[in-house]
Amino acid sequence: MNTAGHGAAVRIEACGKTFADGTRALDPATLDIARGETLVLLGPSGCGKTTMLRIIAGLELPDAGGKVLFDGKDMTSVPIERRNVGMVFQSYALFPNMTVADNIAYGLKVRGVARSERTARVAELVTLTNITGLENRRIDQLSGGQRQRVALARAVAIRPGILLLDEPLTALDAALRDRLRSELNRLLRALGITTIYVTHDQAEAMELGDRIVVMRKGAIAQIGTPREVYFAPKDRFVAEFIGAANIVEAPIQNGVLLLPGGRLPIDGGATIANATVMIRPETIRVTETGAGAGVLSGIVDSVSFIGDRQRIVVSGASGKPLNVDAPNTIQAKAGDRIGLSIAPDALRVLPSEP
Ligand SMILES: Nc1ncnc2c1ncn2[C@@H]1O[C@H](COP(=O)(O)OP(=O)(O)OP(=O)(O)O)[C@@H](O)[C@H]1O
Repeated sequence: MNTAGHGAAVRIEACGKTFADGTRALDPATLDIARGETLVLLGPSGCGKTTMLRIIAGLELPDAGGKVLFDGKDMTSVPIERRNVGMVFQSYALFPNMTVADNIAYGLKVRGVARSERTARVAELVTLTNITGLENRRIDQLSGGQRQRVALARAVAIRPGILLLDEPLTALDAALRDRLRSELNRLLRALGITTIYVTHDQAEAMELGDRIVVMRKGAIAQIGTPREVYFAPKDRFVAEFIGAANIVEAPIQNGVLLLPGGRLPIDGGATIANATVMIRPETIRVTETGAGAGVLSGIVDSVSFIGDRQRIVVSGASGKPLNVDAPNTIQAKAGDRIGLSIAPDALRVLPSEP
């Protein structure tokens, strides 16, 4: 089966959603998703991710004025069964009494695909999703991870132009979730289907997304590659939602950030009376104290060993405790005075918020 690169391009145009009870789930949003791209909708519970996905699927109509286009064609009032989309939800929605093979082949059978081709496609998908040997088991004889693999195989069996995934890994335990996440990544790349993936888990979003749409309260807060939203968040909400962030407030004078523990050169020569600056914990380096300009001095509050690194909390450096992720080889203990250096481009000025 030629599975490579047959996705559709998706455009949602001014799609908002107000439910019958008056709940505004989504502000009008416009978004383009390229053919073959994996776009992740990321945000806290209730921010409108699922609503956006359901509008793309055809399970929900956008408010008047909104449009959904697949490859330029207006699909807004086309029902889900004629949109050629594959869907996988958090709960599996498989047929519990049918075998794995019959579940995977279900959509093909409904579409009248001949038995020999069904068998061939099931065989291929079973290999691709790592469930070889389970073909004749019933769904209720499978583990959660195996069920989710079957759900994926079933969703892509019909060769959809668009794959819609709503928190497909959330119900699984942490170790399995990590493993399936990498498998899913490989599978999505191999299939080349346009994929829209809903999650509230930033690690999942980072690993799987070509681009991430960060959502907040029914609105798009930022769209960008994982690197862009991580290193150049548009505002404090995005900075804190994507990974750990130190947010410090301090004046910048002629391109130097003035902190209680020292002065740090910062990219851009601006002067800002009260700047909000983001610093990722892993961009802070522990150095000798008093090593000169560009070094902050502080006192170690606590050290937590995390295995591959350690989290050192330092007070006195920035006006509030600073989280530092340091290599696990560095010796530091509570009460020690330490120096911290931060590269100018690791200090990120965020817009001030009221
Ligand atoms: N049928 C409905 N009627 C009224 N309000 C709804 C309906 N469906 C969703 N909502 C509300 O719309 C908002 C957005 O819901 P949505 O399910 O899109 O959020 P989400 O980001 O997917 O959240 P979660 O991660 O919790 O699933 C929420 O406030 C929700 O309560």
